[in-house]
Amino acid sequence: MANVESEALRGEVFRLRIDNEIKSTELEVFKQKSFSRRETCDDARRIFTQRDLNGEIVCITGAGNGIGALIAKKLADKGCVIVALDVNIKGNDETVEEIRKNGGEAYAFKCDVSDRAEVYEVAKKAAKLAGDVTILINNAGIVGGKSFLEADDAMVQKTFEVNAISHFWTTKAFLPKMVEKNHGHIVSIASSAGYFAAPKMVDYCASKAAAAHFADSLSVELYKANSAVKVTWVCPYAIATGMFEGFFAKRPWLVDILTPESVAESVIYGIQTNADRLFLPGSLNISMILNQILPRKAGLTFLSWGGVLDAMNDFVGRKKKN
Ligand SMILES: NC(=O)C1=CN([C@@H]2O[C@H](COP(=O)(O)OP(=O)(O)OC[C@H]3O[C@@H](n4cnc5c(N)ncnc54)[C@H](OP(=O)(O)O)[C@@H]3O)[C@@H](O)[C@H]2O)C=CC1
Ligand SMILES: CC1=C(/C=C/C(C)=C/C=C/C(C)=C/C=O)C(C)(C)CCC1
Repeated sequence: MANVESEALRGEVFRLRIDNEIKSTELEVFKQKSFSRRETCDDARRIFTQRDLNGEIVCITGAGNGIGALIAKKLADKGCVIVALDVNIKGNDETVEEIRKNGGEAYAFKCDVSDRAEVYEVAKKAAKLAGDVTILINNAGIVGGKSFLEADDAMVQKTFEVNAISHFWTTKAFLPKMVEKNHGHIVSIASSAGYFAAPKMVDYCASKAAAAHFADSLSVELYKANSAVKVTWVCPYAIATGMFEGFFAKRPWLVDILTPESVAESVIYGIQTNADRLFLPGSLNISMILNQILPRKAGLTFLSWGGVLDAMNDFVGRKKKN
C-alpha cells in the first residue's frame, strides 16, 4: 500500500518538519516517495518557509463532519480562532465544543452555504464576534453519485450550488477585508475529481472542476493586483470520511483511498507553505499530465486500467444521520 505508506510518511516527515528537525535523510526519503519533480522542488523550498498560523481567524465551511471538522480542530490547536459554518448543526456544535474544551476559541454558525443571503448575514455576525476572517476554507461539499440520466435535477443544481457557487459568496463576504489588510488566504477544497472524470460523478466532477478553476482564476486576478492574499486549492483522491462510502480503488498501490488525518495535515501544510494546487497524493500530478497529453483512446485505456470505470459501481455515500 505504497500510497498510504507515503501518505503516512508524509505525515511523519511533516511532523518532523514542525519540530524543525529536518535531517537530510528525512528530506531524502521525502523526495524518494511518489512526489512529482515540481512538487519535490517546491517542497524543498517550502519546507523552510512554513508560516506560523497563531492568531489567524479561520472560517471553515462544512466544519461539522469529515475533514472540515478535523482541519478546524487542528488549526485551533495551532492557535487559530475558528468560525465554523455548517448546515449540520449537531456536528458543527460538536466541533466547536471540542475546540473550546481544549482551550481554543471557536464559534458555530448554522449556515447553508448555497444560500447567498444566509452566507452574507452569517459573515457579518462572525466578523463582529470573532474579528475579521483571515483564512477562508471552502470545504462544504455534497455528492449524489448517480449516473447522468438518473441524477435528479434538484441534486445536480444543489451540487453546483454547494461545491462551486457557494465559494463565490463566502469569498465575496471575506475577501474585501483581506485585500484591505493585504493579508489573507482563500482555500478551496476542490478534488482530484475536478481533473479526472469517472462515471456516476458527472455533476460532482463538473462542480469540482468549477471550484478548482474558481480558485485558479482568483489567484491569477490577485497576482495581477500584486496582492499578498494567497489562494490554495486542494485536489484529493477519495478520502475515507464516509462521503464516498463504497468507492472502489482498484489499484491501491497506485492511488489508495486517503485517510482524513493525512488530508487534514496536508491541507494545513499547504496553508503554511502557501501552496497553490495541491494534489493528494502528489503522484496525481504526473497522472494528471499524462491524462491530458495522451491521445484520448490511450487516456481512456489508462483510466480504465486504473479502475475509474467501476470505481463508483458500489457507491453508497454517507448514510444520512438521524
Ligand atoms: N470524501 C472524499 O472522498 C473527498 C471529499 N472531497 C471534498 O472535501 C470536502 C469535505 O469532504 P468530506 O469531509 O469527505 O465530507 P463530509 O460529508 O464528511 O462533510 C461535509 C460537511 O459539509 C456539510 N455541508 C453539506 N452541504 C452543506 C451546505 N449546503 N452548507 C453548509 N454545509 C454543508 C455537511 O453537512 P451534512 O453532514 O449535514 O451533509 C458536512 O458536515 C468536500 O468539498 C468534498 O467534496 C474531495 C476529495 C475526496
Ligand atoms: C487519478 C487517477 C486515477 C483515478 C482517479 C479517480 C477515479 C479519482 C476520483 C476522485 C474522487 C472520488 C474524489 C472525490 O472527491 C486512476 C484511474 C487511479 C489512475 C491514476 C490517475
